[in-house]
Amino acid sequence: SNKRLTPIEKIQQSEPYRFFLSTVYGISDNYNQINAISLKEILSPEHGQLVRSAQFNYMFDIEFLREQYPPEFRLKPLLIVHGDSRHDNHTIKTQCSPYPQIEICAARLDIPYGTHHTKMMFLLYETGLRIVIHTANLIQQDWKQKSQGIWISPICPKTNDNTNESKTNFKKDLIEYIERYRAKQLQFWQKTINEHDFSSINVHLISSTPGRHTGADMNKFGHLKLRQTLKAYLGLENEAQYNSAPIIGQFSSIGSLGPNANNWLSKEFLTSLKQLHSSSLDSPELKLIYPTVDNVRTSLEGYMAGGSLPYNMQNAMKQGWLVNYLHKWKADHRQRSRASPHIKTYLRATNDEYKELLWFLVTSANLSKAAWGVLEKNNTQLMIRSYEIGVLFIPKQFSQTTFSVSDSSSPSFPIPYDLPPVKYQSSDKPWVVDVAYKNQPDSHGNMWDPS
Ligand SMILES: O=C(O)c1ccc(Nc2c(-c3ccccc3O)nc3cnccn23)cc1C(=O)O
Repeated sequence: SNKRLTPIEKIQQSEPYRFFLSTVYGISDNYNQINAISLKEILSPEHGQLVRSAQFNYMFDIEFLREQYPPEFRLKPLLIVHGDSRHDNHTIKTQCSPYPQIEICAARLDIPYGTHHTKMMFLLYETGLRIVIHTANLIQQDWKQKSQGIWISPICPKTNDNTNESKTNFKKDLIEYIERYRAKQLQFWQKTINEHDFSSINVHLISSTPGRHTGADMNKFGHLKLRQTLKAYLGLENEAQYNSAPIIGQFSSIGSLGPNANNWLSKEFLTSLKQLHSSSLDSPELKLIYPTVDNVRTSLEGYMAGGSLPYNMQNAMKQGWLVNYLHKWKADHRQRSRASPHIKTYLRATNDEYKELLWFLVTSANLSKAAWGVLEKNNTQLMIRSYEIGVLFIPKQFSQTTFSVSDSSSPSFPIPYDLPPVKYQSSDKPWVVDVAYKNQPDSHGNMWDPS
């Protein structure tokens, strides 16, 4: 149908998953309706009377951000939470100085090379509190022609019984995440979260905070939180049938993963992704989705899309072995094969048919040790450099045994890309940001010469 949906209709129709892709400028409007939403629609006055908000992110264009709020909400208190990294944030104070209602909180980054990657909104309405967890920077180019992932919570009503927890422990996990900033400006939000009823939340929180997490803290963050959550909540009948079920990782940057897969990727990290209730010895296939040079060249943005895919040559040249795991970005069923991915997702299918999923995660975390953590000191501590946050969908929390992907009876899960994934051809190369591409013009007729 050609009916344009209002923001409220989009959220109603997205139930029970509430998982969206950002709208894309330049594709047919029909593909910007169902399970697709813009920043302006997220901030629409339709959702209620905004009291105040907080925006956690990495990159900010404050003028752009203010324009996305309805005029009547631009004077409301706004807390900006950013990393104190040099990257693009030395201008935060300057950008915010004209607006006394904007407060700034610099997240402490005590471990070198860490970044404040977390992308999250707290929207406090007169009717309650909404949490949005997503993958887009607060700059115009991140919301125009890319594939971004967004989870929008219900508006959680105020309560004076602060035990209103969700069946996924979301409230406790979110408060524990916020506490790790040890920032005065976040105390109001810790208190506010506590005063709201989170019982309608059906996703698990998977976050990372910088630190060397040991003892009881080891399973609170990073890939060990994912491992523990999958072990505790997957609870499938006769799990053995899933031991070789394929796993997909999809991301927009890649860190230094070591001289071969056995260091971190297919040992430590894959062990967490493959976790079922009972541990299996099998090593399921891990398929990785990351754009090829041609994906970038032919994208709606052309080579410019590659500026947001900062996989550098220094790392790429050390891990040629990774190419065997790589698959192209392809999203024809969402008309987003040319909307360069900035979303990051991880999933496990039930088998090679990819008709059903065992779980699905959307997160800010790229494929890197900095984001997910690396075990140290004889596996007694998990060292994480960055702040990350994402939400994990587990079928049991939706009264299902698996998520159906194809349009079948139960509400099918809105996957962002085409399954099964398509392997790189021998002529395909992963996009590397600091290399020149001068022999083929992009969709705008331009070349890429970073020097
Ligand atoms: O999400 C993502 O894929 C992402 C990845 C990296 C990132 N930051 C960043 C960048 C960088 C960012 C943007 C354009 C060019 C760049 O070089 N370079 C470094 C170097 N060391 C640590 C972090 N770095 C930010 C984001 C993000 O969009 O939040």
